[in-house]
Amino acid sequence: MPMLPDPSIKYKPYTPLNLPDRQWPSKVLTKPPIWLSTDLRDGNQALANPMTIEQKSIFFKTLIKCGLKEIEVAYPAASDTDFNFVRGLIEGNQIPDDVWIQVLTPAREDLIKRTVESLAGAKRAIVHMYNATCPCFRDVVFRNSKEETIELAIKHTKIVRQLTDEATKKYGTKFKYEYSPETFTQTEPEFALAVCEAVKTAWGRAGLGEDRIIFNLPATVEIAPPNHYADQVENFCRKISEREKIVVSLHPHNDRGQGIAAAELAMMAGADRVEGCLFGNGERTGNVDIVNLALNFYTQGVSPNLDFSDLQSVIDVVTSCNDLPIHPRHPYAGELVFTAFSGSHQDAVKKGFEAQKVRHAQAAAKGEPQYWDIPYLPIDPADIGCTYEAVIRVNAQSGKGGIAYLVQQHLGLDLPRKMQISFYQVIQAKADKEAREMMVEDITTSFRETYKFGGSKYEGRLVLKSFKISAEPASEDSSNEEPADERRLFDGTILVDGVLRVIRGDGNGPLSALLDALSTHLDLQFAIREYSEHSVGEGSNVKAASYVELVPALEDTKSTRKSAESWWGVGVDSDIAGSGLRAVLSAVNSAIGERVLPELKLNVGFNAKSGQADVASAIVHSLRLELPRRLQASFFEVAQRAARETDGHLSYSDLVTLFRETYHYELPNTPGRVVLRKYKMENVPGQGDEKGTKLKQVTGDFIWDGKPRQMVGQGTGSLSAVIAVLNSEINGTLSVREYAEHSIGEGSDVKAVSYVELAYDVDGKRSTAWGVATDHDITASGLKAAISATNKLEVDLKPFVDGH
Ligand SMILES: CC(=O)SCCNC(=O)CCNC(=O)[C@H](O)C(C)(C)COP(=O)(O)OP(=O)(O)OC[C@H]1O[C@@H](n2cnc3c(N)ncnc32)[C@H](O)[C@@H]1OP(=O)(O)O
Ligand SMILES: CC(C)C(=O)C(=O)O
Repeated sequence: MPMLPDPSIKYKPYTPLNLPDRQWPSKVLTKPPIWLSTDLRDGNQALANPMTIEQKSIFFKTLIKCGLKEIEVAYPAASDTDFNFVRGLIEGNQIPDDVWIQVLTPAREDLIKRTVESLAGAKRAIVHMYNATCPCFRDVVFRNSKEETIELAIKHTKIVRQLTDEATKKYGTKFKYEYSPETFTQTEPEFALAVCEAVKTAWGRAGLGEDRIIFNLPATVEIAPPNHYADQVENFCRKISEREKIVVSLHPHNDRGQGIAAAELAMMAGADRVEGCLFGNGERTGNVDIVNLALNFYTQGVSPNLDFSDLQSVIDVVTSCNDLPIHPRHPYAGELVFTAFSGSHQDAVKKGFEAQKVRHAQAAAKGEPQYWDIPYLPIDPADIGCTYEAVIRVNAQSGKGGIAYLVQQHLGLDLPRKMQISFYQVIQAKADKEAREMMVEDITTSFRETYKFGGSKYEGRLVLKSFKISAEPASEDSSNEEPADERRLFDGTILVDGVLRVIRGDGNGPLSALLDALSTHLDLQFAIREYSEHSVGEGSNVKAASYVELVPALEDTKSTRKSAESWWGVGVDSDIAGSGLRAVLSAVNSAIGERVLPELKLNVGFNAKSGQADVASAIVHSLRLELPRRLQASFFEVAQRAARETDGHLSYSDLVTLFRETYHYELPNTPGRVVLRKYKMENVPGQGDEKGTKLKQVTGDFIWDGKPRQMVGQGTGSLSAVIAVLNSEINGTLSVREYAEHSIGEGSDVKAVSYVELAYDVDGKRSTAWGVATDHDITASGLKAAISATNKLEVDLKPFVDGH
């Protein structure tokens, strides 16, 4: 059947109440109403499968936990389940002393008796009786006149009074009486008043405080806009006699979808109490939603006296007991209500959080309240136990702000604006292509993949393994009065397509020194257009995050700056230089794509093309030894000499063999004149140098020129203690010029490598030598390296005297 072109031939409009001096429109709600949950009665009667006693019990406990003090628990005359549930609550002593249970009964003597019977032994109870008062029901359902309708209400109110008086005598129960002229909103206002006046008189004991009689004014079916309900309620409140002895209660339904508005306006009109259900369950479109109303108060800064700080567990109980879902857009409770998909909303939310952080810090410093004021978010999700995770969700309608927000929340990175735009394009393209929502994991994974960020799984073609930044004074310019800036030298080991390479460069800062190294060794020419950094974390865990925008380095710096092409990179490191260097390599990885990079070709000797770094690269790649810079220089000379002796050519494997032989590195069966077989290192009690450094004592089992010998020495560290031992038994003096160490391998295979350069002074002459050694124990690797250097120096051992 089509909809009617003229619905007025079928539907009559409501009859407005003439209340020109209405006061409610300018009232403001400043205190919550008395709440009554009718989930277990009106909500329950609307379910296809009414709740079992077990479900009602769980629900009841949840209502108590939320802070409800008045709970309509049943229609006891309707079924054994309802009757027995009430009995169970009372007999099981499950009703807290400050909670009133309420039960509903029609105006029928037999059913009232059964209802009051169900309450035997209760401490506090509200008996709620209803009968229909509106014309349609009077005429059609009851076929009663107005007078008969009033008589019905009076007669049965008196029955309630008599039965409850008897129960009070017998059990000491404190009773309240609630009367509902059903459907109040469709009843003539003057007639509703007349019925209630008659009921008040019949009840005969309306008083103050807890003795107030409750007149519940149901909008059994919502038939008019909410202002009409408010007018009706204000009219009732003004005209009912002894207003102070009455609790005016609201019972809105939601047929026109305005139950919340109706309740709020009617509260402004003077009502004291609201009956409703959690999340708006109830007949047809439901009863008014108590959670919604309560949280509306909360967001106005008014405590609702109900606690929904763990809203999800309330949702879980209610949805399982009612066997009904909650709509994803349901106010406060729907799973999408704190979610922004669209770009401009996300941008505003992100900026809102940032601004609020600053505002709150300022307010806290001044001891002022920290107000919530975030665009599009009327309530802090955390207050009702929700996390912010769902606040921003990303699809093809989303913008950079939301994506950046998620990166910030989940990776702790505060991307610079231009990088946000750049990464947004990555996500936008993916969302569009896959036509689906981008989950947080999609975004963080794409971020890691795009910027080669976050561990070995996401490594790019270039990976920083280790580096050293050193300072070198710039050449003095005597014509310039300004002090010359220091230059920075970058010395690092990077993995290039799986091959460890040593690269080095210089510049006026660590990043430009790295760019210089990339240009020299890998023929990659880039310049930095934008750089920024911030800290991540706090205290001893604080790290630096750096962001770099690279552009191709062109001859002309103006064109470089204007380049349309650019690549962003990010790096995080506990060292700020390290984070910047990682950010540069992150951007370089994006820039090079699949471009072929120059391989390491060794060319040592005459017309040598390979420099120190290339030789060091061969060593780091084959032996994983990251030689200190001066050892690189020293070994380079060794290699050059060797190449000259072999017609100017040295193969890769020759070079590695040469290194092993030069430093006796991991060559078995090549003991020198001094061998340290075993040692014991101890702190010397009470001994220290003038700086308070604790002294160490080493006791070593040596093979000294072929003979076993135990020797003891002390020093401020293990190395100096061994040098002290050696110095006591040689002519001349050994001293440590340089010491370096690093680890190789991973997990349980990890070993320490030590590099020691010793100087030997004897007879006014000085010679130097490097020793290199590994061990699972870092002290042992240092000592072995020192002994290896000692043997290379051919020190003059004092002759061995037995018993010495
Ligand atoms: C708006 C509301 O939500 S009101 C509450 C509605 N809730 C329920 O009805 C749930 C529980 N109800 C029940 O289990 C049953 O209806 C019972 C046990 C109360 C009564 O069952 P029955 O005796 O079989 O009557 P039935 O369900 O047909 O109710 C209709 C009768 O009650 C009368 N009636 C309806 N409401 C009331 C009332 N408030 N007071 C007195 N009589 C009433 C009707 O006029 C009708 O009477 P009739 O049989 O003389 O014509
Ligand atoms: C019994 C009354 C209050 C009722 O449930 C209604 O009118 O909706």
